[in-house]
Amino acid sequence: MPDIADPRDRLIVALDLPDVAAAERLVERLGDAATFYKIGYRLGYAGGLAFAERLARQDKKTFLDLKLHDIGNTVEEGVRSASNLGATFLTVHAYPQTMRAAVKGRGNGLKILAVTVLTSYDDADAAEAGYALPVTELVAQRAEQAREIGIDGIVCSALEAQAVRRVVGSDRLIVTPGIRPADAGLGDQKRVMTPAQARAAGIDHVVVGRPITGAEDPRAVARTIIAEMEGA
Ligand SMILES: O=c1ccn([C@@H]2O[C@H](COP(=O)(O)O)[C@@H](O)[C@H]2O)c(=O)[nH]1
Repeated sequence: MPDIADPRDRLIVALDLPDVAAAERLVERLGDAATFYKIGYRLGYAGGLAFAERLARQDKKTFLDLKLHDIGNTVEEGVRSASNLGATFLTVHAYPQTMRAAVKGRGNGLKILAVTVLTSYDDADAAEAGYALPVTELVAQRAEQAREIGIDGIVCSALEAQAVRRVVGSDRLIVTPGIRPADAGLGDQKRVMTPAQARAAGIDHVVVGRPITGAEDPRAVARTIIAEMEGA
């Protein structure tokens, strides 16, 4: 497992906010409590990529959660472009052709994470989408393929972290959304764990959005999540 010297780096705050002004306000309120930010579709399509570049220049770590999936050439060139944005992580969906293309296109130290099965999916959702395997098996199969292809890390639920670690070994990252403090609502997440449970299961980073973005005191929530993981 890669060494993470600063415990704050374990928490990735999902900036799922409507515009850059709102994201700037949250980053300001979090101050030094947070070091790592994720930009996904909502903010990304509202000026968030330029904002991510700015954050990177301010020594914040950034995670572009673009979940790329397209024909190989498009993914490869898209990853090549994204490699110039100063980000630490970029996601692609864990389809072998897509992952191979992403590995070809990555540069400038950008790490590619493969999204195995979305944490809002349970077995019934996977079956509805046409998959014959239960989620745990699908995650393990995709993690194995990601390892063989040379992907840098796996996105899965913390519920699968121990099984994924057995598949990918110690030098690949495990990054887990679907994290909820014990008193937080699940929203649309179905495969969830608390920060302490996730850390005990051997994850490298947790991704937390609404429990922080919707909090009256986001800084206090971020600090509590980090402390909870430290104590696990
Ligand atoms: O499997 C996945 C992959 C990505 N996500 C993203 O993480 C955050 C989670 O936000 P919460 O508000 O804490 O639920 C969000 O940006 C998702 O797009 C995920 O949840 N599951």
